[in-house]
Amino acid sequence: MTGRPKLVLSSASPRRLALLEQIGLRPDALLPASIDEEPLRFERPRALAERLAVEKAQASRTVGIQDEALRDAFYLAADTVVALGRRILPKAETLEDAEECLGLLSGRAHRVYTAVSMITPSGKQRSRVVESRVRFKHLSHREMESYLASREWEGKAGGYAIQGIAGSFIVRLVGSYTAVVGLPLYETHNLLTGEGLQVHEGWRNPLEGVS
Ligand SMILES: Cc1cn([C@H]2C[C@H](O)[C@@H](COP(=O)(O)OP(=O)(O)OP(=O)(O)O)O2)c(=O)[nH]c1=O
Repeated sequence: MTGRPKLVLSSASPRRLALLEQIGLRPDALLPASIDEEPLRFERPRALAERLAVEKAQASRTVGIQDEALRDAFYLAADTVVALGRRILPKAETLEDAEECLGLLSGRAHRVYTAVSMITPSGKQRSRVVESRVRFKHLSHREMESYLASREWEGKAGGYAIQGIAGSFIVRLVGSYTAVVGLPLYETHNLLTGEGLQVHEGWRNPLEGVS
């Protein structure tokens, strides 16, 4: 391998890209993986998140290594699953999905499992799963209607995005905020730098100096 190792983000999520860049890790390429995300029969939420993150990284690398420039890269993927006990909530695609999720989450605590999986240039795969516990306030009919109208739930696990309007629904969070948004930064940083990937030199946080 010559030069600085490259980093491929195996994701189409703009939130994952923004989180990675927030800590000075700028991917050299984005190579989202398209895999079947349907849970297996009786699959637990934590196991599902891990399996999907592992599969996304592998699928992305299978495509990436065909390109000379990305052959010796690190591949990084993640998956977020929202669960009530063993019940896995859908990634909301329709208004009905989102309505069902909000109804289930209102006034209750749930768990968010985000798995991050990395494959090193030599082909070693390492993964971590981060569990967070999130408590929602009780949502009135009006609040639900207005949130549904915002469409911020679209494509989000459990039908909400903590980084948006739904941030005001959260009574308590125990775990990792960045994991709930989609990429646990502590674990991601440790996985990558632990295998020798350097944080971008000369990188400056754009929020530096903003108080
Ligand atoms: C709970 C929650 C989820 N989400 C998002 C994170 C993920 O993008 C999405 C769950 O779907 P995922 O299947 O984890 O990811 P994705 O399909 O959006 O992106 P990719 O597989 O290409 O990486 O829900 C939020 O943005 N905020 C939240 O508060």
